[in-house]
Amino acid sequence: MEKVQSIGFIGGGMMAGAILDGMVNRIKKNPTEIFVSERRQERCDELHDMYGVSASTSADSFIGNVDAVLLAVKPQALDAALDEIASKVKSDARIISIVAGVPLARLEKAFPGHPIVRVMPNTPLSVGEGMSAYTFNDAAEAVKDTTAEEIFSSCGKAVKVAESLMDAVTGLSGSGPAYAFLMIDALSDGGVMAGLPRDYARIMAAQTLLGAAKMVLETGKHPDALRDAVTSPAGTTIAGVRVMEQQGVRGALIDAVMAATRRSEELGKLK
Ligand SMILES: NC(=O)C1=CN([C@@H]2O[C@H](COP(=O)(O)OP(=O)(O)OC[C@H]3O[C@@H](n4cnc5c(N)ncnc54)[C@H](O)[C@@H]3O)[C@@H](O)[C@H]2O)C=CC1
Ligand SMILES: O=C(O)[C@@H]1CCC=N1
Repeated sequence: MEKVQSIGFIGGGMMAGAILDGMVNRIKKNPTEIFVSERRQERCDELHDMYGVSASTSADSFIGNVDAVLLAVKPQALDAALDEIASKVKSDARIISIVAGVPLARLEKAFPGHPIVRVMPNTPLSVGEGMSAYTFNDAAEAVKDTTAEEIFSSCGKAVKVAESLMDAVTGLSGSGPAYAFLMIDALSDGGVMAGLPRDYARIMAAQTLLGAAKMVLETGKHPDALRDAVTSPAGTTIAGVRVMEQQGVRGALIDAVMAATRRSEELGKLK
């Protein structure tokens, strides 16, 4: 199968903007081959100005011609979007969906016979540090489609997983940036309470999480081993860790991932 040249986005919101940034600024894809359908005219103008792509409030001008379609509307808006475009796509168009919770089977009903890739990215994509997981339907497997891998690895890490794991991916890395932002904010508050100016506290909290995450990825060591190295006998760290354990922070994080995973499952069943 030939490499994808032109691609049409359905939905030009926050995630689409982050993906466009990777495509245009990192993979250096020619913006004249990228088309966006976005309901809000002001956002169309913004995307055009920022990335040089063609953006309009309807997909009619491009949907029948593009080699790939990337679905980037909210789950609740998916049916209306599919009604508008499904019957008009090219017969061999590849479909990529980032819509949370929506299974391949549901997309296959709308696009029978098409190669379809379901992806769960996350917002750090916008700074080149995304975590995306993707899964193929049989038709995408048969053509060994590399479009999604190419797009999403251009703005972070991308791994292929079984579809049965996509809700768990959503609960962990899809929603995960929100957990990290909450932690950064709470740690900043702790720093302020301890006397640090707010702007320093925020940088210290964010850089500390960034550095710790980098150590896990670069050393390959278990987080517990890295934690031991910070934790001096009768020192400061064990005093802080004890409070975190007493307050159930570990259990709360596990439960947060599980709650988001269940919600992803629910979203997939809405229709
Ligand atoms: N925000 C996040 O962290 C993540 C979101 N996702 C998924 O990405 C998708 C997009 O999310 P966001 O970008 O955050 O949402 P968003 O609300 O920023 O963007 C969706 C855009 O689609 C437009 N739209 C709605 N119906 C349309 C239609 N029929 N034709 C053209 N445009 C239409 C809206 O005007 C809006 O700008 C969602 O399905 C979400 O589940 C996936 C991973 C992470
Ligand atoms: O909150 C949501 O539904 C989306 C999916 C993953 C992250 N944000």
